Amino acid sequence: MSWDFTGGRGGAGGGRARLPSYVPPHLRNAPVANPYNAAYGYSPYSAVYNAPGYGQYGGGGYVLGGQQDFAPRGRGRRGRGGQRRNEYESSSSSSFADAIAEKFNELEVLGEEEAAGGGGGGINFEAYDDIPVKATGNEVPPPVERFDEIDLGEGLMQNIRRCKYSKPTPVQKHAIPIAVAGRDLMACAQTGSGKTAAFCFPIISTILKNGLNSGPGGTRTVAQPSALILSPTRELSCQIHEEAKKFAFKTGVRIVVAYGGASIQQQLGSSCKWAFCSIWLVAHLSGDVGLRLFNSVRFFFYGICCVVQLYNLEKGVDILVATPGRLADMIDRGRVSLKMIKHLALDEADRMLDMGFEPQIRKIVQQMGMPPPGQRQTMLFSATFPDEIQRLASDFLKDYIFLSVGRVGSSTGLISQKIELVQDMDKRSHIMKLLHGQKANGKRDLTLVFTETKKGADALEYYLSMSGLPAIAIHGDKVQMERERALRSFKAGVTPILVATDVASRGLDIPNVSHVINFDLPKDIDDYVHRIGRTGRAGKSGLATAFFSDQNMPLAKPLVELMKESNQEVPPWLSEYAKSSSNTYSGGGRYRRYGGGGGGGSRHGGYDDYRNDYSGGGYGGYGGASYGGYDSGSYYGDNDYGGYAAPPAWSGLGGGGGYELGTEAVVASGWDM
Ligand SMILES: Nc1ncnc2c1ncn2[C@@H]1O[C@H](COP(=O)(O)OP(=O)(O)OP(=O)(O)O)[C@@H](O)[C@H]1O
Repeated sequence: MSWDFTGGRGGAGGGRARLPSYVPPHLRNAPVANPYNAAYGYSPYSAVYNAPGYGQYGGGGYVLGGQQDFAPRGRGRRGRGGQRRNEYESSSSSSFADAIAEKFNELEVLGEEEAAGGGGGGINFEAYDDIPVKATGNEVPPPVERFDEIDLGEGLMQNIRRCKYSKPTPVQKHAIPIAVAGRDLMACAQTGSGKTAAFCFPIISTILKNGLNSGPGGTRTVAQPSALILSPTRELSCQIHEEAKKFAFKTGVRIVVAYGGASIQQQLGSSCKWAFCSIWLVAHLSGDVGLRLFNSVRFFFYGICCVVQLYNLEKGVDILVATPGRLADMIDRGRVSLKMIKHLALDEADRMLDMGFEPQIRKIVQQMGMPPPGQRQTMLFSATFPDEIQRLASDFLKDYIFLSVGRVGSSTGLISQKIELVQDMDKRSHIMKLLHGQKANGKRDLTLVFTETKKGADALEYYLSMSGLPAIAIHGDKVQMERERALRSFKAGVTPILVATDVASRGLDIPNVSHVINFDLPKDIDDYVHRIGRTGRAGKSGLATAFFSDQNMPLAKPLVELMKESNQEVPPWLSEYAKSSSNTYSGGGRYRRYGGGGGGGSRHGGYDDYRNDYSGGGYGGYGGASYGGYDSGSYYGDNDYGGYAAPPAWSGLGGGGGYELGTEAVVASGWDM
């Protein structure tokens, strides 16, 4: 069975105009310091790369025009790492760029036409056909094969057609009937497999059936949404908001987004107004006409934004999409009440419930007036769901169904994973080879590069930009406007390389990201799964390259397991590392706090309903439906779900810390790096 996207497949990249040379703002007046700056453009790349001057990037000692020394200092890690590199890397290094270029030629990349939905052909969803699906819980509603098998309402159905969703994805086939039946749900499905629609459709459909919250002329000083969708980042909240608006187009369902950056009171209230007023006054008094004009314009737009936000909230809201920090702030300030909530959805639920966000989520869900489980529907979605987080999440659910689509976080075969042994000091020269290698094939793909730290992201952006590669960075230290600008520029292909921290690792759905490079590997294998999931989305293929260095040893074993399960070729050196480091991985950085979850090995045998591990302790008679592949039609009725003993009280959670109420959830665990 193939899932047709109505979009056609034109020639890859064909017919697009060339991008103009890009010089990032901070470099615009800088002297041209190397040959790459002079000639940014797609076609000259290979020529530049092969030019004799390239040698200066080798060996990690890049010196730019005598002004800036990029050579890593004081690493002192050479001995062991160097030996390994010689042992394992020499054979692969020379052919590395070629291999990448070759891989890129194999990738199916959308051209403009197909992105716009024209032409014949379609995106290949067959890759999902044999994905194992498992649903456990009491009386699991059966899956559907088509959207019109469920009564979603005509308005929504029209919008589904408008979005050119011809068939539900596996997670949608199973999750939508469950959610429409009003059941609580914990769903784990691969990155890029359509989870957003899986929770949006049932919410919109039920709201349409039960009547809108916001009738014409209805005004409130306190917004009382009937559905709340929480996500960890501003970008993801905005994306969900945009998607949900498409699904609710012309249905009358009102959807509002609230995310951090500044508190609503700051935006609407006196403090900020006074700040702007004083700037305005100073500008006027100083007699600077330019500054006066600039501030007047800013003041005007600021005022408009305030009015729009106030109007949006007070006009009535059916669905509120929010980041937790901002939402808590709005509730505290009496702008929003949760007492009418009928549906609660947590996207990236495992992230939302790990130690970074959990206290805040718990406060919102349990202490701020929201109806308790049983009186509201709760849906948790993610591509990864460690046992310990499942256990924690079960507090928010009642008689829920656990749905697991696919064995691991990434879709088998869609994302081609390459792991290269690269020591820290060589990473820059390697990434240059990679990027030049992929440019040489002439495709206009977007590349997302992950670094561990914000400083690292800035430094790499600078290095790449100075080397003539159009890069822009996004991380938690950037103000919202900069973050939005970076994303826009990346999506539009103006800056086809985005250097990011984990702030961009989850949920973001950016078409045409063909390559994800883990310049620094994350500490947690789940983060790796989410990061590489920015490519290979919605049935398209993608490439994920990771630089593995000595300090990533603890990740070797889970990485090997993940790769094996995804039918990826595991480099022999990595298998050896995995053997020698088999006892070092205890479930990744963040989750270690929760007791390790039984070690890395078990976590990537696919996420299973943690309730099934309760062989004793009063948890009996709990069965489930198991599907050998979503298309197999082998649906088994569910057994009785009885005698489930509540898990032991969760004691491993501390304060988490690092919050900044009213701005954004700033997380101590490295999320907003
Ligand atoms: N039934 C469908 N038919 C065609 N395209 C779809 C369908 N469902 C979703 N999509 C598209 O697939 C892409 C990925 O969807 P979405 O962002 O919801 O994935 P996700 O599972 O939430 O990913 P992640 O785990 O990274 O958050 C989106 O561009 C979306 O428009």
